[in-house]
Amino acid sequence: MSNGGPRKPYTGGWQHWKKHAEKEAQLALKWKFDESKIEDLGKNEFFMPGMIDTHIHAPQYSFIGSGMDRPLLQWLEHITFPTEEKFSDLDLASNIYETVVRRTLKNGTTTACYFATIHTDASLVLADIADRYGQRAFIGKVCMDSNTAYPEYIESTEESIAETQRFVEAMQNMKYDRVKPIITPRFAVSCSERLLCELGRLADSYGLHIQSHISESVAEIQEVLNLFPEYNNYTEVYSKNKLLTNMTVMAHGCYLTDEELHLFRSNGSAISHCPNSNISLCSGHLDVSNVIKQKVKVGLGTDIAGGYSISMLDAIRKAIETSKILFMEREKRRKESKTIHNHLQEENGMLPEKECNCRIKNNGKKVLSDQEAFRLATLGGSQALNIDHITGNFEINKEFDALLISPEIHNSPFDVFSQFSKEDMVQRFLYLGDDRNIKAVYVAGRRVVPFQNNS
Ligand SMILES: O=c1[nH]c(=O)c2nc[nH]c2[nH]1
Ligand SMILES: [Zn+2]
Repeated sequence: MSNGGPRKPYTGGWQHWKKHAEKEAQLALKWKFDESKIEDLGKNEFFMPGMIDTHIHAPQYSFIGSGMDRPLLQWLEHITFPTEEKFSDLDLASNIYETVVRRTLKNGTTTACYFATIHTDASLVLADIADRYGQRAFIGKVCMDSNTAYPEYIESTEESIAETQRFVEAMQNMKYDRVKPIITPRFAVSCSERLLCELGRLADSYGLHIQSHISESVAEIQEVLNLFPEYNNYTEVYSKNKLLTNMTVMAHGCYLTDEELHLFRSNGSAISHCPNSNISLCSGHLDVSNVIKQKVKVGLGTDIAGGYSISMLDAIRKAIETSKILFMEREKRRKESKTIHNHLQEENGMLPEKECNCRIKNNGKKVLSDQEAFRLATLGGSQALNIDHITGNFEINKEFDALLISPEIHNSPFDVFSQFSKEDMVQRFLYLGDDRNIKAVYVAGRRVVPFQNNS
């Protein structure tokens, strides 16, 4: 693997060196690479698959870490829509989009699934920047033909359809290798039935990916049920309009019923779990263990700027913490119900607890493990975006999307002790590491961080 820098001296003994050199020569012959391009990893350094952010709003990076004191619908009305409206200005868009692509790459996001804004040309600018920096990306020109909360930020139905088509065709003409368009109805609250239906048709006829939001907050669900009374639930609003396919990723899904999850599974659609955003906007919690149990595809998302951290390491940590909170709540309810049951049993001679159905069971659900959270941020994300035949891990024949992690880099945010195993090293990076430990980032074998101009 070449880093472009000088090869470091091999520090083992002569016999070791000889064996090492022979092995390298064999590998170079077998895989047809130039031996002079090999670089040895430093002490305790390792490669991990690149991380996949399955849900991020690029324009919202401009107000990241602010306005976290409002619930979703108010936050959209007062902060998000007025900010996104300004992205008709291509200079502003270009500036913010370049910053967000650089920042995500530096933090190890090799693939990002972006929402842009309703502005076609600015969305094309984002695509161009992602391509220029070598990030693998899906770019969504946002569609919304209904916005009573902030009427200045809206398109007509016809405009939204025509502009989406223009966006898709312009992207296809660019023939980017790894940057693709994605059909993006913002959410059912901001789309008419006709728009949803036409977007479903467009996705179908062009064979495109689809992204949106679903069941994020209670107030949002109520609004959707009011707007679409003829549908049985939120999921049906998308599925009956051909927007729930095996190329669909829906953000959040905190309140999806098992019946709705079943529809996700049978359609091969995915959920982007965005725990930071769910907590920051007080939206709710996704029971990710249940989603996995129901065999629905799931990846992780930062959901900038509902979520305040650009780092997928934060998404990993928050996913584990959310799962622990849900576990503790279930345990608490189980213990409370047990106490109530025992009390009632004493008073009324009820059935023994084991034979009674009134106990809230833990359903055998466990806390999300570190390994599983790591998988969600990498392979899970690639499955959610239906690109797991291309990326997500280091299987042969996939493209090399990778992070070179250096636990002992100068200024590392954590310490390494001599007794650490390789697994300890990975775990410390997941819990304590940050972009300082990400020494290099590769997408499809090309080194994209450090940036070309060394900045
Ligand atoms: O977290 C969210 N961010 C958004 O921008 C948005 N729009 C609709 N629903 C949304 N949820
Ligand atoms: Zn979102």
